[in-house]
Amino acid sequence: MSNISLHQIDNIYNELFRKFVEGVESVNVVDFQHLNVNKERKVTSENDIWIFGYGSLMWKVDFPYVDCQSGYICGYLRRFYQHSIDHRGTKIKPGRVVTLIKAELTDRVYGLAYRIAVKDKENVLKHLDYREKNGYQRCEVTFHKFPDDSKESTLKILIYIATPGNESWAGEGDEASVIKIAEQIFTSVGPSGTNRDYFFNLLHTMLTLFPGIKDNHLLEIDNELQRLILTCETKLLERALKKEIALTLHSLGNNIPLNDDAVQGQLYQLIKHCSKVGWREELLVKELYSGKEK
Ligand SMILES: N[C@@H](CCC(=O)N[C@@H](CS)C(=O)NCC(=O)O)C(=O)O
Repeated sequence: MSNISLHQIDNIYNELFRKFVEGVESVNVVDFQHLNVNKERKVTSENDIWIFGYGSLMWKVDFPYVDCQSGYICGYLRRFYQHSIDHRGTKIKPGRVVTLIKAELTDRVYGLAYRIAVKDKENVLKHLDYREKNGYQRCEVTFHKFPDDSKESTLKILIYIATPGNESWAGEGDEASVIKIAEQIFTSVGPSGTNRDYFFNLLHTMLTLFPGIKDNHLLEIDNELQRLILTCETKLLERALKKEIALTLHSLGNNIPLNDDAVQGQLYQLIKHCSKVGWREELLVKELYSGKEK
């Protein structure tokens, strides 16, 4: 191994990498003010359909709609009981997204209902069937408007639910624990972005659109996820990066001077890694499960 000392690895880390670890990574919280929730209705047809969003469909609205209403459905609870292998994780390292579980009729899931114009119906359903392809099934439920439910109007509405028994179901035993869910969110990234972006967008949307509604499942996961981020992340990333620095230098052989182009080139590649989406998650998952503290 090159005559590189731990002291020199510390110096390289402090000079080149500490700023990435201690820099505050902005969570891409979506501004959904443009959704025009509960605003005036546009011209519609009796053949329009309604679709209910209770997860990413509340803040990632990549389909046309002519009306958006806040409200709830009864008899379900929202849970992070679905692995995501195509959006917030991969087949090798799945993330966590929400689905619904059957509950008491008095239980409610709050979310947004979108009215889809009949002319867009086929394309929107085709798009959402693909987006929700990993384990979700389309079904129909009754939607209640809120808070303007004074008119007591209800709607028949379509919804995508991933039910127990699908290949990506994660609602049994230890996998259903808040700690396991938070750890998986803390260490996952997929084609649609980091799992923490998904979680914080959902939490932000619920706190903003339904400020008086308490979702204990979301709040418990938020507490554990914030604990991991605030008390573990820096230590885990520092340890992981120092290992990467040592491995990078080791791969270049003995006694190579630090100012050698090969060393500088390899360290530059590691710096570039710290600029891509999900760099934290890739290092965290190695360290979190390397038998060290959590
Ligand atoms: N059916 C849920 C959507 C559940 C969900 O979040 N589905 C994932 C698929 S794994 C999704 O659409 N993710 C998009 C993303 O993560 O950007 C809803 O009504 O919002």
